[in-house]
Amino acid sequence: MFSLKKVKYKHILDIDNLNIKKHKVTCIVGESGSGKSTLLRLLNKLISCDSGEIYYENQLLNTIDSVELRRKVSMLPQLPVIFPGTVRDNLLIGLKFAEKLPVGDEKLHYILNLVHLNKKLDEDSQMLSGGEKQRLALGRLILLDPEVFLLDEPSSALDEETESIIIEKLVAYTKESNKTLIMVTHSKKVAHTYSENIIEINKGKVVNFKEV
Ligand SMILES: Nc1ncnc2c1ncn2[C@@H]1O[C@H](COP(=O)(O)OP(=O)(O)OP(=O)(O)O)[C@@H](O)[C@H]1O
Repeated sequence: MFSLKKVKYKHILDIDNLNIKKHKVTCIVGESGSGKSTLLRLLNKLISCDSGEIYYENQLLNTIDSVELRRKVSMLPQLPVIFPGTVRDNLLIGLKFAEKLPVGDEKLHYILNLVHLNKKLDEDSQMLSGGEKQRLALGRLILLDPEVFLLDEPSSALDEETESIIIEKLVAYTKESNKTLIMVTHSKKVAHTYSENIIEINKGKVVNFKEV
């Protein structure tokens, strides 16, 4: 699905060869500052590599329109954005930006359940906790229905129990709906329990690629 060849980005990333598989759950692990978020940003074309090649489905990323790519490959940043308004507004705004039709409350309740967020659709989103805002932003992303999810520490603000529930639901959802999940995580437990492939990055280099 993604294939990287001799990719360099500033002094931050230097990846000789890396393949990320379609329809799999891949976790990216490594110390703080090792370049994990930078790798996700490259895959989402938020930044471009200085040299080397990145392919998505055998097509050079440089030749794919950024908006088109992000319809297929959507990223949840480490600090998700929450807009003023209700929980419903925040779920629907992604569809609006993507020029897709809005969905009804039934679908929105399904999404809230999927991200394990027990809140009313009319609730003010600014009153949510950090972990709840993170899940709301994840719900907004799921509604966009991309082929690939790039998640940067989606469970960093959650307690271990909630983290397990959400990641488990998310993995089940991606499997049922034939999606690809690429997730940065600090949690060794999450990586070993849920991923099929683990990419370990150290000082900008891939030091380990493990099929679990
Ligand atoms: N645009 C940039 N210009 C210069 N340095 C940058 C830029 N973006 C990131 N860095 C640096 O590159 C390194 C890798 O950053 P990155 O955010 O990818 O790490 P990370 O592995 O995701 O870390 P964490 O686990 O703490 O989120 C860090 O030292 C960071 O300060």
